[in-house]
Amino acid sequence: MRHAHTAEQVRAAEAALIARLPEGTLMGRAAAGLAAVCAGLLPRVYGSRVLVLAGSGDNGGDALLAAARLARRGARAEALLLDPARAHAAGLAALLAAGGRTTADPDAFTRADLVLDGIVGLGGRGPLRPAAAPFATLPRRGPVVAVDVPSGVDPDTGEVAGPALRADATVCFGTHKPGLLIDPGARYAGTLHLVGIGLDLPPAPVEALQRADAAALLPVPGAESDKYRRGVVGVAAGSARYPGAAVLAVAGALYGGAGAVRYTGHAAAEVVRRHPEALVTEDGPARAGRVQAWVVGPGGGADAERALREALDTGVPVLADADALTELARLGPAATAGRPAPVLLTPHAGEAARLLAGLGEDADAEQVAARRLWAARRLAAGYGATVLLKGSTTVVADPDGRARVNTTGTGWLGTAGSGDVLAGLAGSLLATGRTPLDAGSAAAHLHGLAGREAAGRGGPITALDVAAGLHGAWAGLRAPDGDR
Ligand SMILES: NC(=O)C1=CN([C@@H]2O[C@H](COP(=O)(O)OP(=O)(O)OC[C@H]3O[C@@H](n4cnc5c(N)ncnc54)[C@H](O)[C@@H]3O)[C@@H](O)[C@H]2O)[C@@H](O)CC1
Ligand SMILES: [K+]
Repeated sequence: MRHAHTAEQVRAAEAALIARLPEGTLMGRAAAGLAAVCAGLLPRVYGSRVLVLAGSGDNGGDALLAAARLARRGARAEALLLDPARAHAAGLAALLAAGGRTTADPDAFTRADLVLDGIVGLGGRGPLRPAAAPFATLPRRGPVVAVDVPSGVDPDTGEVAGPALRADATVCFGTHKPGLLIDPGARYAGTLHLVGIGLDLPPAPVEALQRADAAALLPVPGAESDKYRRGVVGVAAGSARYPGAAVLAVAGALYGGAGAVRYTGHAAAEVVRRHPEALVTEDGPARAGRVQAWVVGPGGGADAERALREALDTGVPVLADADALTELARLGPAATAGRPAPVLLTPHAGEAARLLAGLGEDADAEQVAARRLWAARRLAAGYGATVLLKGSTTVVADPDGRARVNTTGTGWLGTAGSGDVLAGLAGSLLATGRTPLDAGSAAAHLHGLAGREAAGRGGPITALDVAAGLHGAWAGLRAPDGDR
């Protein structure tokens, strides 16, 4: 599991540790790790031009100390101090002692073989200040390495409020920060390197499943299993007007680990033609027979209102997507909050904006995309439901505030019907008894892998390609390391 902690949590852990260690120990560890990553990025350290953009805090201090280490190995290190009077004294002294120097020439940025962004880290708030902002757009020759966080990216949320420094690599200390994993911030971070500094941290509020974590969440039938014990997932989707969404949601559901898929709706004929293994009725969730979870909404059109109402009236977990979310936005949070069985909502940014309006929050789709973690958490708390917010970074948030971020996605998944497959897949995992957080995050992980697999080296894919890739993605996750 990749763990991400907030600036406040890191500071608390740091304070506890600093009290026990000689002064400068933690920064020394951070700088050593940082310098090692930089050395690895340079063809050779000796003779390379290294520029430090140094702000006034400890982030600048880390960068200056790392540059001092590189200078001792023969790098030509320079520091551009953004606020010379407040520069980190010990860091600057170390750099000068190692033969480095200061510069006020902004062209040093473009000449450098490697730039260390030590402008701001955990103490950064808001966009880069005017003295630093021009570096966001200047041409560069070598890699930019962000110290702890790319400056201008909010470490706790990934929000980017203005100019920010795009990094090729980020070296973070002690733990990941949510802003490194969540777009738009994640797009500024480049490759992530974690340097351990010995912090004793509380449980992480934000996590990202890694391969082994996702594999461990996949249900595997035991010797005693039969289709009912593996779980039956109900899918109320599609309509006479949108039969395709039903076909795609059922396709996803068939690959989610449930033993059987029960379909209800007005696209039964199309569903059976495409998926003869599905059990079909036209009667709606109330009379469709026993299931362990319901998926409602994809392509549901006018049927979605009744399907949502009937599904919520059952005692099993419900996943609401697409038209069911539009309906839920109209009904407001009273429809889900306090329901004894869990609810998983799977909006894209536009649907999330509508659901937020139901909570009295005014944010359009673009604002939701810019503030994903906030939007997912606000919806989860407001609707008393787990919320899987789809997009360039998919975020799954529980009402208790915990969140998971999916890192397997690809832009090629932004294709019509891909969300229907995801809804069926996540609903199927819910039917196997996974919690909504586990079902949602495992589904997003698999869906991303299937999308990548289908896209190959890059090229358009269809939702059916994604569904077809799920078997391979699942098998690949379960294969011992190295099989793929
Ligand atoms: N907390 C920890 O456990 C550790 C922290 N370390 C380093 O310390 C950093 C945090 O240091 P600080 O708390 O001194 O804070 P920062 O160095 O992140 O920022 C401090 C200063 O930057 C200014 N600032 C804030 N927002 C700005 C903006 N948008 N543009 C320009 N300037 C801005 C503020 O005036 C503030 O004084 C971490 O990111 C990390 O690099 C490491 O040395 C190791 C351990
Ligand atoms: K930084």
